[in-house]
Amino acid sequence: MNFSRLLKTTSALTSRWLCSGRFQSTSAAAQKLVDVSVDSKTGVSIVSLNRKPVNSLSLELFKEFCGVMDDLESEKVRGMILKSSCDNVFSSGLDITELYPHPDEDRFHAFWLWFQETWIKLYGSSFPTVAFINGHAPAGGCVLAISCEYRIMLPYYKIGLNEAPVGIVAPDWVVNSLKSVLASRKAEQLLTSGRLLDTQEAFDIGLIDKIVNNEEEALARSEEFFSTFDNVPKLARALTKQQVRKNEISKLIKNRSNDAKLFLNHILRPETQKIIGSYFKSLKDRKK
Ligand SMILES: CCCCC/C=C\CCC/C=C/CC(=O)SCCNC(=O)CCNC(=O)[C@H](O)C(C)(C)COP(=O)(O)OP(=O)(O)OC[C@H]1O[C@@H](n2cnc3c(N)ncnc32)[C@H](O)[C@@H]1OP(=O)(O)O
Repeated sequence: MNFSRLLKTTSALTSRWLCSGRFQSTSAAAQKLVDVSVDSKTGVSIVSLNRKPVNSLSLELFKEFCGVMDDLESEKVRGMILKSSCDNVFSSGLDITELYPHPDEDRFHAFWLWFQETWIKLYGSSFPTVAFINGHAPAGGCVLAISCEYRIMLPYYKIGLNEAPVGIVAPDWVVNSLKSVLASRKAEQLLTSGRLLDTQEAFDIGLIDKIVNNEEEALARSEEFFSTFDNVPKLARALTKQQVRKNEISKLIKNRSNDAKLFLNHILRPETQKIIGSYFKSLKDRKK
C-alpha cells in the first residue's frame, strides 16, 4: 500500500472511534480552540492554539486541530506556523484532567486515539511546518514542537519531555520523533532525566533551531525556512518528507488500538493514578 493511502487508512476499530460523534464539545461553536489566519505577505498559515489559560491538550482540542490540518492539506498551503495564543505557554501538555482522577475508559480511549491522530497529521503533513514556541512547552507541548520540521523559540522558556519523573513512560512514536531531532544519546538523556531545558540549552543541544526575541523575528526566520523550498516541486518535497518519516507513522497506524489499550492500562493503575494525583496537587499548591 502506498504511503498516502496508508495515511488515510486506519483500523475499523479506530475509525469507529474517530468518526463517532461522541465526546462532542457542547461549546465547540462558542469557543474556537484552534485559530487559523494567513500571513498576507507570505501566504503561510498561522495556526494558534487557543485553549486558555495554558493550552492543555484535551480531546476536543485534538479533534479541532485535526480538522484544521485536513483543511490545510486540501488547500495545499505553502507552509504552517504553529504557535500559542496563551501568555507564556506554548502548550502545557496533555490535559491532566483527561488522565486523573480515574478517567472514563471510553473517553480516555478516544482521547488517546485523537492524540495519535494529531501526531500522525502533524508529523506526516505534506506541507512544511514550523513550531514558533512562544512559551513553555513541557511534555505533550514538546511533542507538538518536535513533530514540526523546524523550531523557533523565544528566550527564557522551558521545553522537554518531563514524563519519567511523574511515572509516565513515553510511547515509541514519541521517543522516535525525538530521535528524529536529536542524536539517540541526547534523546535518551533528555527522556530518562525528564529535565526541562531552557531556551539556550535547547538550542545548544539542537532541540530547537533558532532563538528569536519577538514574533516579528519569528515570522522572518520562518520565511527563511519556507523559502528554502521555493525552487523544489511541492509534490517531490512532500513525498521525500514522507519517505523519511513513513516507518514511524506506519508502525503507529498498524498498532493504534494496542497503543491506546497499553496507555489506558497504565493510566488506570492505582500507582500511576497516585503519582499523577500528587503531581497535579503540587501544581495547584504552587500558587498557594
Ligand atoms: C499519560 C500516560 C501515558 C504515557 C504517555 C507518555 C508520554 C507521551 C508523551 C506525551 C505525553 C505527555 C504527558 C503529559 O503531557 S502530562 C502533562 C504534563 N505537563 C506538565 O507537567 C506541565 C504542567 N504545568 C506547568 O508546569 C505550568 O502550568 C506551566 C505550563 C509552566 C505554566 O505555568 P503558569 O503560567 O504559572 O500557569 P499555572 O501553573 O498557574 O497553570 C494555570 C492553570 O492551569 C492548570 N494546568 C497547568 N498545566 C495543566 C495540564 N497539563 N493539565 C491540566 N491543567 C493544567 C494549573 O493547575 C492551573 O490551574 P488553577 O488555575 O486551577 O490552579
